[in-house]
Amino acid sequence: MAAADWGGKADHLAGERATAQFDVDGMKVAWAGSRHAVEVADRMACLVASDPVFRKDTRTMLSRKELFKDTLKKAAHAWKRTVELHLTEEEANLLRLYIDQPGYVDLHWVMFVPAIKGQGTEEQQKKWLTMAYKFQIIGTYAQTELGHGSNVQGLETTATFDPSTDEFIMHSPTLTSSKWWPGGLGKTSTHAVVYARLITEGKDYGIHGFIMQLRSLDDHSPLPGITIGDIGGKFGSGAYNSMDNGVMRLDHVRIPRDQMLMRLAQVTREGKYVHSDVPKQLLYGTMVYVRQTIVADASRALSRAVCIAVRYGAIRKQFGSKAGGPETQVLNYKTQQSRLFPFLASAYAFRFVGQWLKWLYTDVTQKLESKDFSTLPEAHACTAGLKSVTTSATADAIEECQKLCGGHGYLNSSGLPELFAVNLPACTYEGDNVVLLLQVARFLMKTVSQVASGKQPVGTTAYMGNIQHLMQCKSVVNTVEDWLNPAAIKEVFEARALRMAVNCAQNISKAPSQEEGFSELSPDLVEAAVAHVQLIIVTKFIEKLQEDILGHGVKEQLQKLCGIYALHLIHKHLGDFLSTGCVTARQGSLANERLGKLYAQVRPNAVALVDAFDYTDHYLGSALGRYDGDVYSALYKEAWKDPLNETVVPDGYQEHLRPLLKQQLKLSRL
Ligand SMILES: CCCCCCCCCC/C=C\CCCCC/C=C/C(=O)SCCNC(=O)CCNC(=O)[C@H](O)C(C)(C)COP(=O)(O)OP(=O)(O)OC[C@H]1O[C@@H](n2cnc3c(N)ncnc32)[C@H](O)[C@@H]1OP(=O)(O)O
Ligand SMILES: Cc1cc2nc3c(=O)[nH]c(=O)nc-3n(C[C@H](O)[C@H](O)[C@H](O)COP(=O)(O)OP(=O)(O)OC[C@H]3O[C@@H](n4cnc5c(N)ncnc54)[C@H](O)[C@@H]3O)c2cc1C
Repeated sequence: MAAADWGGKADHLAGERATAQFDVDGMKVAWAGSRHAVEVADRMACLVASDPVFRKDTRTMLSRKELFKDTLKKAAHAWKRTVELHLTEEEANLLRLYIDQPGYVDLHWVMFVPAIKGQGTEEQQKKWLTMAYKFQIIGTYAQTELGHGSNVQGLETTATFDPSTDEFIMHSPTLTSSKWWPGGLGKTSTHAVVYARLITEGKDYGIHGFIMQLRSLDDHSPLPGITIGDIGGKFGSGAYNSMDNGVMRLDHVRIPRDQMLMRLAQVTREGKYVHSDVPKQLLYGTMVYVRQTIVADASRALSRAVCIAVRYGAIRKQFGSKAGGPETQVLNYKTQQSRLFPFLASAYAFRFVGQWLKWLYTDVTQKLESKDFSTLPEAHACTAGLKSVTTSATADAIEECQKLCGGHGYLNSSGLPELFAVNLPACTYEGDNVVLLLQVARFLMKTVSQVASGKQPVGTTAYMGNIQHLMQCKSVVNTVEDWLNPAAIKEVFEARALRMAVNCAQNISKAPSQEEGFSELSPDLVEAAVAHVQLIIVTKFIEKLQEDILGHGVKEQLQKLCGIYALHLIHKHLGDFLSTGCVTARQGSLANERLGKLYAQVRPNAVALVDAFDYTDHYLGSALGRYDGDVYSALYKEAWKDPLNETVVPDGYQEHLRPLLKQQLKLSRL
């Protein structure tokens, strides 16, 4: 039976949109960053949605092989369209994003190319990037090994210089040194930036990057000495299984000396190791770059989940009044609002902090080019911390959005299981989130000790310079309305972050050694790092509100969302705020009261606030999140696409079901 024949007319969202108290177009601009950004994104999203090659509605039903082939087809078609339409870099990136299928091209553009740009000499860039930009070669980033991921200095692959031939010998000496995880390595990449221990003149100089050709450019077979394959299926149907994450072993593979990436350090013809006068941490530069892009990905993934849950919550009705009145939209339940609206606010908060982080990254890169390395530690701490906090919150929120959609959220056709499975590994890749928070904590401990010795901190730690005030201040909040004051909010977040960091520093100083203290205190340090990162997000949201924001009611809605973001954190982490003496129990309950009022104010605007994300139905990929709200017809239609429904009587009936039924029937007649 076709969905249209089903009888009942589907509900829709027009009534919800009519209650919006702001200009949705204006909000689209605030979200996207500029009118131009809205326009390009719209164009690219429509290009993808209208092209049958980019269909993805049956993706979760494909076998791994079919899915992989489909990914190759989409990537090739995307490249063809990019060339035919002369797309700019910005347009081509958006095209890839809206295709919404992880694949080797992500690694090629997001890691291989940036690694060569950041670590290659001008000559090396000219040679390799020219080919990479034209897709004459496909590259990946091969750092992680079977035995080590987080501990980069523990990698085992060796690159031993042989002066007699002017070559490096690339080798995997142990099973645990097998490269393991790189995306696109398994079946696609022709080249990789491989990280290995550089050994020359008998000395180990630690980890460096090398460009290696992996496969023949004629028939794609692995080059001699290279064993290579896919590492196997991953969590969820569809999802990240479109990516051929790979394993690779190297057996004394020779590469020319000039394939060592030599911007940061060189090996001369004679085998002398020479280090440039730049910090060795620049070797990690590609990770800083990618972590920054992952923050933007997190806000996008979170906003998709929220868009689905809000629209569906406005359509879904459960229970009516006792008098037999109409049923209630589940979005009207206060519990639904208190679970969902903090995610809506977080999506906006992460979006704005992501835009700021992009600016920070550009600023640091320009400074590095003029040999000013002073802001590198802060850039590392900000990218590591924000990547960690935003991806963890996003993965948790997508899972919760599934629950917010009840049973239907568990269906693949809701789009949520795949969204969760694709974004969950962001908590691990590009640095495990806890490991990264410990890096932030290290930076904070250094800053606290510098403040103690009279140095004025700058940038995102400038607040620590206000130590006299922040260590003893009491929040000025006395009424529910006082929690509308951004300065009052900022002060309690600053005081909480500083007091947690100082507590950790004091406790570490009591330990027998700094290292032992850091290790013992690491759970507290992670919490202090989270407090610092949440302060950055709150601060950047408040600063965003000080900009010129056009459109009727747009700023007012963002002020409410900023309030929700900050106050829900106070509610969630009340233990921190109370134990550090930043707020009293009464102020905590006033914050909660304010939060309830903000939820009620956001409710009539909720659907319009997710419309402002400007996602096509194709990109959302959800029967529950459709723009027109025709949820039940869509669910019904999607069900029939399942391969199980290709036949009325299932395969296996004759072999397994019929004999069982017959036998049981026979037994019952005995
Ligand atoms: C539905 C489908 C949707 C599809 C959408 C498609 C859209 C496309 C968008 C795609 C976007 C993204 C795609 C992403 C794909 C991701 C693929 C994944 C790739 C990877 O995972 S690559 C491997 C990444 N690996 C890691 O991150 C390892 C983590 N470990 C480390 O970073 C380090 O080892 C360490 C930092 C944990 C520790 O390093 P170590 O050398 O031991 O150093 P320390 O002693 O701790 O520190 C030394 C000093 O160096 C400083 N430091 C450390 N790191 C950095 C850095 N990155 N930058 C600057 N400085 C750094 C550290 O602070 C110390 O300084 P100090 O001595 O204290 O002054
Ligand atoms: C989908 C996906 C794609 C990937 N793509 C690539 C790629 O393209 N290229 C590439 O090179 N790599 C890639 N990786 C690998 C990824 O970068 C690593 O998995 C990541 O860096 C984490 O390292 P690990 O797996 O060794 O975790 P481990 O370090 O083994 O972590 C295991 C546990 O130990 C904890 N832990 C580890 N060290 C510490 C510490 N010092 N203190 C406290 N706790 C600690 C962690 O918090 C975690 O809970 C990918 C991974 C995934 C999942």
